[in-house]
Amino acid sequence: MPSGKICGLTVKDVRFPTSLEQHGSDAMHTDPDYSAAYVIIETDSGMRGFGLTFTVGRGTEIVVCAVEALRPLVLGKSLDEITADFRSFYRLLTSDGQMRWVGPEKGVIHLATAAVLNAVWDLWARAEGKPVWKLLVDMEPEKLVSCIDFRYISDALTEEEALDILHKGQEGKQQREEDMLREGYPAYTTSCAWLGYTDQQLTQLCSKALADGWTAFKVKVGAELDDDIRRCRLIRQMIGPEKFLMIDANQRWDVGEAVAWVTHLSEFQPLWVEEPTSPDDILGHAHISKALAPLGIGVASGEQCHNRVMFKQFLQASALQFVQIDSCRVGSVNENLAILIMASKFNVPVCPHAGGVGLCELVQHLILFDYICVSTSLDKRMCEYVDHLHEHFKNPTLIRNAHYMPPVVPGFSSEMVESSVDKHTYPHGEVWRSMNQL
Ligand SMILES: C[C@H](O)[C@@H](O)[C@@H](O)[C@H](O)C(=O)O
Ligand SMILES: [Mg+2]
Repeated sequence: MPSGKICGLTVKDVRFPTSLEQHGSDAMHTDPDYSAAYVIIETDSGMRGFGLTFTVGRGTEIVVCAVEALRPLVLGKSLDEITADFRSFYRLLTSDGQMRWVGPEKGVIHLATAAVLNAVWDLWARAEGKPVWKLLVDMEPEKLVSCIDFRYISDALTEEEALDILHKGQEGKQQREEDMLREGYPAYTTSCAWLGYTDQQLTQLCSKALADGWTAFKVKVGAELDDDIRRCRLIRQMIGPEKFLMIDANQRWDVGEAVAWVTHLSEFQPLWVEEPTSPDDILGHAHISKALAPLGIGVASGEQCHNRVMFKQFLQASALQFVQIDSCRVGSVNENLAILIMASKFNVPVCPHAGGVGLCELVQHLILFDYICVSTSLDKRMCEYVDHLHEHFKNPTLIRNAHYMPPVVPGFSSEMVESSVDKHTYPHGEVWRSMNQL
């Protein structure tokens, strides 16, 4: 079907009161209401694309404003025009002469870019009748590279190098695609050990997760050392010495404090410590990485890493050992392609971030593509999974034996259930109206 011109873009402020039960809580976000700026684009030929960016509670209204500000750049464009030269469209959104001052390519405006571009990728995949991961897998390396803006990264990754990596990734891809369709992509769970959960909840959720076949578990840390020791001990005792345990401090510490704190927790043998300090402190992460290497603990980061430029520097500085891409923080598939290919060049495994609403749905497409066409390896690789709010998506993730099973429905798995959106729209949706009356 001809896709037509984009003639409408609506954005909704959708919030879920997850803080009531402490789902998603960590050392810095103690009361997160998982939320999304949810974008629907429409074409004059009657097609629709759905995109979102993840955010938390009150911040959502600012992201919604930023999406509105991008609307004039999108209206009137046709999908064919955009995809014929996606790099230029990406630049149009990120380099607008009056808008870039509020970024560039960082913070709220970049979250808005992510939401809009995610909707465009959803539209493209629907027009092609494929899920996004398959659209990418079937795409020629030249076409993939034409979606990437190499400005600011060509000193670390040239277009030719990217092409070369992608060409190498074509070899054996058929087999890897079959492997994924059969086995799925390995996942780990964060849902057992949010910071606000009691020890009793931890125990219950962990034993259920073990029974369901999970083999890797992330624990929130960073508020009180004694609590961390007790909680890590509890989980390590339950999962035994072989399974993976990861710890996540959500930026709570200074650099020196991070090294000291994690040293205290090293007896529990975490595979990585995530976001030990400010997400902007590349050299700080490099220092922590170096200090923790002898303990066999890696550093992971990325969920609040602004853009490909910062990922470049993290990689150049050997500042992290696990790259955590996020489907909604940077400029959608376009910028994540750049990050995946850079990670491959620097030989650092990608273990995506997915702790939020919709993040699992979207990022599974990217990591499937990474395995099939870029990294070609599962070594030290797994994708985060959180077991919250999937019921609000038309095509929720499918987990089988702790693996993400590849989505089959065309698009980015980003479309939400209409009644869920209505109920959770802030502040007039039923859920919020009834809470405000309490
Ligand atoms: C506020 C959120 O739940 C975060 O705690 C979450 O994204 C987390 O950092 C994660 O790694 O999943
Ligand atoms: Mg995290």
